[in-house]
Amino acid sequence: MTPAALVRSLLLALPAMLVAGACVLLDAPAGATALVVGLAAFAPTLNSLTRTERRRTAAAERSREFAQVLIDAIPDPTYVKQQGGRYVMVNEAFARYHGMSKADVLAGQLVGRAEDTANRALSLEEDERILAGAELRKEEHTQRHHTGEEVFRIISKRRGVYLDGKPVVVGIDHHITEWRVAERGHKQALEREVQLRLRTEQFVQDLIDLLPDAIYIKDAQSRLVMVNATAVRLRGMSREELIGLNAMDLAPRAGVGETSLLEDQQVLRGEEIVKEEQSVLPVTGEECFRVVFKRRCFDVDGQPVVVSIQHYITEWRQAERELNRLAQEDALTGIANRRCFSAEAQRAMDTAERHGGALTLLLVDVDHFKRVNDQHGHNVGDEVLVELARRLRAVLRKSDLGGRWGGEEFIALLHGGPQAALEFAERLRGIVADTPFPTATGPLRVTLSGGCAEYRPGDSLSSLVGRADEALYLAKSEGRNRVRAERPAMPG
Ligand SMILES: Nc1nc2c(ncn2[C@@H]2O[C@H](COP(=O)(O)OP(=O)(O)OP(=O)(O)O)[C@@H](O)[C@H]2O)c(=O)[nH]1
Repeated sequence: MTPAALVRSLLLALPAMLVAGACVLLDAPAGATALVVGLAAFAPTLNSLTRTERRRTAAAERSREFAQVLIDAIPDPTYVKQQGGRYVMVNEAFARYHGMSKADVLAGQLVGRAEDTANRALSLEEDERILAGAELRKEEHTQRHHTGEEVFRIISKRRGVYLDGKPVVVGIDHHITEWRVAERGHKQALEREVQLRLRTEQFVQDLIDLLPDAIYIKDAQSRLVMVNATAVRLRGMSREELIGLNAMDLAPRAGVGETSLLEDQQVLRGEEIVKEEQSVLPVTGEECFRVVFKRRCFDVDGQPVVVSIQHYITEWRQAERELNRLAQEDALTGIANRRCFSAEAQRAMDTAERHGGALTLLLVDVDHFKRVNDQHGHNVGDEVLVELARRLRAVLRKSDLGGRWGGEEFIALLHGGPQAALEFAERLRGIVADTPFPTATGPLRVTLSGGCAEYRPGDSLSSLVGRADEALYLAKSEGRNRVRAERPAMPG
């Protein structure tokens, strides 16, 4: 109530009170007379006061209406509360939010709602602080009482002075539910993306860990970003130690890192590299062979990476090498077999044909070898052949070829003419005849016979061997344990 309204009420009430008092003291007709007289005396003054007051009341009402229009224009729930928590003005957004009419809120129905009781004490406490001059701004995450709907809002409260001049709490609940929900949606989407990325990376890691080849994945600066279990095992370093290293750090020797870096640049430009390498295993230092495939791929971020797959073929290459060795060596003695000797002898003869140079073929045969087998057994015969091959190899020069021609026959292709070959053959004969062969049944005396034939342009290996064989037959027929040269060619 405004002060003017209060004065007006008092003035109006005063005569009536006087009359009423008089009526108590006097009898009724006298009281009525007194009331009429009193009213008549006050009438002009009352009229003037009532007009002024009516104008003021109308102005105050317009102010209130204007204030209401203003706060209704605010899209967030807005309210004005008196001390004690009674709402004296609320806007449409406020009423709508609470699901009741403005009139019901102002009539106190919101305050009386059961579900509000819990917050009421806190709210009143806040209001007291606001009325004492404090300001409040806080974010709240609650549920809307009548719908259960999730709500995020920033609550602002500050002290104001109401139209009647009394301090009030003015509050605006700024609703940010959509932002917060969208923000949470973004966070969840981001989290899902992070999870998906982690799972994808883990899947790729699991997949490459299954492969027996070593796999290295490098970024555009040739730094390792992923390695598989095989690479970790072969390098003898942990995954963590390997990640971040570049080609130079991993290079086993000078020059290798630079080549690898250049290749990576080629690959990043889109080229593919497939090559075979002979290297050493980083951990054991063993010789290894591998086929290296390098190709550009794109990682989960779309960035280009170099994928290097190292397929180890060491066992194959070793088996191949072994097969070659077996194909060339005589299985018993380890010396070149007939096929290998023939191929190399043919090459040497071709060279002699083109560039000249003397070559002499020597064929040697163990004397009475059948007797060795018969008297001491086949194994001892084998021991003799192995020892003979060893002695032959020991006297051969590097440039000469030696091999097993078959059975107990050995062959050599020597650089030089027949005289030199005879000297060589004689030396070999002596080495064999003078030193008994150690065997399982004890030392054994062995002799051999030999025949030499000099290479002539146009000779085939078989023609050359044929002439040497004739000389060998001569040596045998002359009593064995000797070497003979072919008969000189007939002039003409
Ligand atoms: N232990 C063994 N014996 C072999 C091998 N190859 C061939 N022989 C034997 O060598 C013997 C060759 O005998 P012969 O051709 O009659 O010649 P030889 O007894 O040496 O007599 P001459 O050559 O005339 O001095 C045979 O008994 C073959 O079985 C082999 O790899 N190991």
